[in-house]
Amino acid sequence: MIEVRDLHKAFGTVKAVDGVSFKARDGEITGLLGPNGAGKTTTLRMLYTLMTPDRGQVLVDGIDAAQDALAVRRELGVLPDARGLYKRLTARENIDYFARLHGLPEELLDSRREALVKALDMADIADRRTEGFSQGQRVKTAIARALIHDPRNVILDEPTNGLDVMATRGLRQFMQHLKSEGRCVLFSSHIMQEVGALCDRIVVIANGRVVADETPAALREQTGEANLEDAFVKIIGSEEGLAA
Ligand SMILES: Nc1ncnc2c1ncn2[C@@H]1O[C@H](COP(=O)(O)OP(=O)(O)OP(=O)(O)O)[C@@H](O)[C@H]1O
Repeated sequence: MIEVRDLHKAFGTVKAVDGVSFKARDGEITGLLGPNGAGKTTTLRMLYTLMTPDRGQVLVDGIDAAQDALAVRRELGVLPDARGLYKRLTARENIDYFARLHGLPEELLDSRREALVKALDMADIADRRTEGFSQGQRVKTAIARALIHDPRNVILDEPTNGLDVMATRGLRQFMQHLKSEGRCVLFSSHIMQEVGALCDRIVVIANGRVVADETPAALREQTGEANLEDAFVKIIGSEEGLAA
């Protein structure tokens, strides 16, 4: 479970995150939805301890990120906005390198890695150097790498960005699989259709603030709009920066 309490982060005069609070629960997919520049990436970066908040608290499985960032990182699997693979290493070697950084026992490595290679349908690319990988191949490798230490909480920053229809479908199924294993899955997106189809709960962010935190059905009901896209536009007050 991930809990965020009253997070703030400013860059000069830009209030990127301006009092964000929400919970992402185990066994659920929570979507952070907002237009371009809403503060999604900045919020996620504070969650996975890459950035220190000006104010506010991040709790992962009850551990305070400000008190014990290392313990929080152990509980998290993160697909960051910059996917950053080692291009001279193969996909398998990239995964193994992270496993060793996490101190995963060698006897567990093979079975854990191969389970991810299978679940992400990446057997055909696993022994290729990642240099020259397509966007979808890069995302798969980065996700496998992020999950090798079997974290209970998974954070994905715009995971389907740049993926084609088939790769997007595969990734959505994989996220459902993570949920069925009881994990807490939190991802950001500005694609309404995606969030509506996948999420148990939607946290809508605009101008660094949470403007809605509901189930998709409740959002439709609250706004009186049958269509989720219309509901979002009503909540945010503008269509700018949202993709259908
Ligand atoms: N390192 C930084 N320095 C200065 N401004 C920043 C920095 N990071 C983010 N910002 C600003 O903070 C605001 C929120 O940005 P953020 O990247 O969190 O938005 P986002 O919701 O992830 O947007 P997108 O969907 O476009 O990725 C924006 O106005 C952005 O320009």
